[in-house]
Amino acid sequence: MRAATLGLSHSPLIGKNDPATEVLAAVDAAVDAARGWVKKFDPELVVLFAPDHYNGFFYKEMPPFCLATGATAVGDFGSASGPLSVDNEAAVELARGVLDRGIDLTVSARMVVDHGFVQPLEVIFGGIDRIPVVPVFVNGVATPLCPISRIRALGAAIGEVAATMDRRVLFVGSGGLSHDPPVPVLEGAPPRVADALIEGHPPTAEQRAKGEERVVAAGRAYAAGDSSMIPINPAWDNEFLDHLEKNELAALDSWTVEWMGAQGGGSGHEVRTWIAAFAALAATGDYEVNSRFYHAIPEWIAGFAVATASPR
Ligand SMILES: O=C(O)/C=C/c1cccc(O)c1O
Ligand SMILES: [Fe+2]
Repeated sequence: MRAATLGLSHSPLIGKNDPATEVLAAVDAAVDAARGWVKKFDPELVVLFAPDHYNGFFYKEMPPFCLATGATAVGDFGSASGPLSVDNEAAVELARGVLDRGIDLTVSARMVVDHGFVQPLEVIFGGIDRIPVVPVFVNGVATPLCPISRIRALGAAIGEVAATMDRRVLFVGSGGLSHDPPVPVLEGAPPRVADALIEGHPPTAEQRAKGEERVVAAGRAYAAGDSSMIPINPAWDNEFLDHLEKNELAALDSWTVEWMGAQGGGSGHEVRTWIAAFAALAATGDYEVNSRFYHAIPEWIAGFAVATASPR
């Protein structure tokens, strides 16, 4: 088995509320380089760690993480909809191996996923049905959240099982670093919102469009400095990337949920997807970071990063 890891931020505002041309060009160059790097690695299987934004997972049952043996995309924010090319056999093998290693994994045979999963598949592979994939949901918004040590343990267990497979496996973490978009919060929510967060009533096309317009407007206000959202925190983001680069994943165990929320905003917990992806690679041996790009992009409501890593 050969392994590699890609960390890639997502934002539903890409193409809808873009930053200045030179920032966009720098992001494009970093993403192009990552795409080329992936092509060269030529993965036979992608294990994709991504969050959900109340499109597939609701408080009726909210696991800290969940592996999909089958998955369909809802098509939010103009992203692709329909079935993902899930490698069912690999998914079952990974799930068994992770459970055997003492991680209380939940499994979904019909996971509903959103732009958090779809965007990296579209950006890197050109679609949601182009590469065998095992989607792994990592809760990054719905508190209470588990300790980081459990995310590391999940990633490590997946890496150990993947190492027994005779395939080139790419681990992908999909998430913004610090960011605080207007994702609803259950605590203190009015009854109608609380009910939607718990039950997950599928929105009408009109309701979805309205919600998405609200996020685009929030991006505009954020970029204009006219927002109460927690600002992007480049110092925290770079500290996080430094830990990944130095293979200091265990140091992240001391990062509490409360502290991370204060430093990185309500959706800063999406860095959990990166931690899982890097822990998976670390479980296969020592690694080195080959490339690292970071830019604070308020237009996209994202501390936006791209990083690639491979065995040393
Ligand atoms: O409202 C949503 O569903 C998500 C919004 C969002 C905005 C910016 C960065 C992200 O990672 C998001 O998920
Ligand atoms: Fe997100």
